[in-house]
Amino acid sequence: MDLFLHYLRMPYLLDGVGYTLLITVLGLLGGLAMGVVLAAMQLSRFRTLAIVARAYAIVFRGTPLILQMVFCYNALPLIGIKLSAVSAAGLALALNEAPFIAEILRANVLGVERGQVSAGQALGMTPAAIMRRVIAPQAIRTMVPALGNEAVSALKNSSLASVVAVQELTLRSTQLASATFDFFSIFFASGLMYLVLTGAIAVIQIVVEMLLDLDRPPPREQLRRFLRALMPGRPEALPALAGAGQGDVTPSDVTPPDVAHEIVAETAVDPLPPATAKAAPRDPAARAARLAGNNIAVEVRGLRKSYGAQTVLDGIDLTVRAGEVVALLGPSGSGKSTLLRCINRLEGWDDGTIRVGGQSLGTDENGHPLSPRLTAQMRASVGVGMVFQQFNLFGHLTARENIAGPLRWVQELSRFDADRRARDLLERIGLAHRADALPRHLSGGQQQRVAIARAVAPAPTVLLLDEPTSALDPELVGEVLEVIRRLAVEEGLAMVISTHQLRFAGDVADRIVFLSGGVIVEEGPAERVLSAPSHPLTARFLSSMTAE
Ligand SMILES: Nc1ncnc2c1ncn2[C@@H]1O[C@H](COP(=O)(O)OP(=O)(O)OP(=O)(O)O)[C@@H](O)[C@H]1O
Repeated sequence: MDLFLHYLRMPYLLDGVGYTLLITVLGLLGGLAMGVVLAAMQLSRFRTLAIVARAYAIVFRGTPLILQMVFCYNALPLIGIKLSAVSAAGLALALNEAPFIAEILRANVLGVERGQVSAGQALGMTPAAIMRRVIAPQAIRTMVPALGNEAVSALKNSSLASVVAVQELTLRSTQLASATFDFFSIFFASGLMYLVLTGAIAVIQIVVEMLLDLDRPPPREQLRRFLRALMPGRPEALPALAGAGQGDVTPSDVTPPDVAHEIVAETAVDPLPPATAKAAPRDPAARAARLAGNNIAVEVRGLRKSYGAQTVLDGIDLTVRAGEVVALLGPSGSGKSTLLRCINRLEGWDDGTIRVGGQSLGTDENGHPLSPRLTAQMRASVGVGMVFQQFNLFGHLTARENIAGPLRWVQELSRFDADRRARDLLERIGLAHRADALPRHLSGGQQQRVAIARAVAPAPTVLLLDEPTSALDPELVGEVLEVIRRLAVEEGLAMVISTHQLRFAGDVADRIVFLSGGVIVEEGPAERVLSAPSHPLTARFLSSMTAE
């Protein structure tokens, strides 16, 4: 025992720990830097870059680290690069770690819901802003456990540096054991040193995970969870809810906090505040005459789009004037969503033109395609907003930040002004008390109300809504439709809304456009199309919808 304690304190071995740590840190930092570059190359639009990155991964994942260390130390001098043993080992470890870290980064970037990327694009965010504000913050949270594993593996792999005579812990332990023949005490001591180092990595990982936890509880609760995480075998006591950061959650003895949040959110009654002014009774004829004099907000001419051999839109012509509400009706697969995505340039198309606010989104005046960054800026300056079927709120941001964030990043409002606008909108949609709730703690109806508020926050002139209620339980549909009416219809936005809500369409739409098989088979004033459709396909669709 005395010998074991003696070796634990021995400066010769402790110096070895220093070298082990140095090589590990060099390998991890270098691997992280190269991994970011490799992941970016693999995710890039340029195929050649992706192929180069893939080839790198094949070579460096497919050959033993020990050979790479020997190569860096012995072969690089032949081309004039002479490195010390520590630098050569650090470089080899970095080269070896890079493709593994790149895969972790890539997988976690791709793991962020694509819908959130579409929402960011629709809000006018550039690809860099989407990466920085939406993808990276979520990907970093999910990649911490895998990076922790990688750090432990790099630490253990650093022992291979002994092959180029780096005086790290394993080499010094074997040297000492060969000299003293006290194998047991020495290897036991060095094994314990490795355990302390890997334990430190595990502790760092737990702390980082806790710091990045979006549902971060108060400090005392955090300490409880931290201690519990260190003792994985212990039966879990349910953590207390008090002060968990969600004031309107009822504490429960039996329900874990996350689940409790969701249950409460789903069952919470959040009535909309009373409407400020009663909408004037509609006079369709007078309104149609007034709208006819307005500028054209959206103009689609001869739009054709295919996915492979399937033609999805086949010669669409559509004009929407400022302030006009157009409802797109049609059976599933008729091309409604694709049309809306094309109008907002979230999709390209094969033939035809689309102008929004007189501008062709995504192309310059000569018809040449613009970069994604310039397209995003154009989208923001034209003023076109979009609401999606699946809400697509940014999962790591609160309801308030979902609205205020894009106002700061795209419209460049000050934090104060953006927050004020967000709070005002949340008030109007009856969710002021849920301003600090994350999307996953809101019901579907509440999420969609926030998504609508986010889309109208920058005061767009055109709003596109892609089946905004079809992912909702029936009892939540009414409140969302009411929010659309108050925030968009009564504000006089030009709107194209794809919906299956016939009564709502009849209520708010000036015109109904019926699509089938990628073709507009009928369009006309809402009242006329709904009460006396002229095309048999429209009639059949309407009667099937009414029967439901
Ligand atoms: N990314 C894609 N790749 C291949 N095919 C697609 C893609 N997106 C849509 N489609 C196809 O295009 C057709 C039109 O789809 P779209 O979503 O526009 O219809 P929709 O009228 O909005 O339907 P729904 O009411 O069910 O949402 C469908 O047949 C669909 O399978």
